[in-house]
Amino acid sequence: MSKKEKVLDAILSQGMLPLFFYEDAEVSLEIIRTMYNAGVRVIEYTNRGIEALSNLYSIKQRVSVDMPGLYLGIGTIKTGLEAEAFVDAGADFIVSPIIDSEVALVANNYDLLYIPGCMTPTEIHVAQQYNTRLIKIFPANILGPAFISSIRELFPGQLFIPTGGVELEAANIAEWFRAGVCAVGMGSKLISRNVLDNRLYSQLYNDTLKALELVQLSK
Ligand SMILES: O=C[C@H](O)COP(=O)(O)O
Repeated sequence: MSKKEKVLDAILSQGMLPLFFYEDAEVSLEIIRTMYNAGVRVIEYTNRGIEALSNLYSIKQRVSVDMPGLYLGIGTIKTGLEAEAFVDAGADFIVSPIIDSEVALVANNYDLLYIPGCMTPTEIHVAQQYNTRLIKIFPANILGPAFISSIRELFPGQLFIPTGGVELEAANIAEWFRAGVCAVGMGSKLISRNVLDNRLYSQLYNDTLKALELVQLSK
């Protein structure tokens, strides 16, 4: 199985993709370790600050030693140059808030999973031209689960992961899965600024267990 397939499998079986960025690399590593200890095996670190590239590089070195079986991707990638830099730094997969042909090309060259962001049926159609297996529906809370129910018959077999505003709540997660998604992206509702700034690792551990459980119940 290629790495691309293994990452996709990991996201599908986990049913949720945690995502975050934090300026401090050591805190970022501890956040990742906390989620790993709760059972998470695939995480998206986001390109939301100037430290993102060096952080990803140093975190990846430690993950390779301390956290076997963890896939660490990079999100908020909008250009081919960014994609190249983060793949060089060790990113296992690439996520975008948009669909970009240069990013798709880089992912293809390295045979890595690319998860582009789409908000309209036309964008989904464009993403499919790049053989995209999994599409991020973004911003998910603006579109809502009804968007997925309305368009999924137009794109048979296409996998969707709504991201943006997904709540750590049984009803919200269940509604997304009922609409037909295969996983949900979870950022600030799981890894809040408060958790990051105040190093609330045990809260994050418990919330991660809760998120994993809610997703399994909803699948
Ligand atoms: O692309 C990622 C989203 O901005 C995450 O949104 P969220 O923090 O509401 O989960």
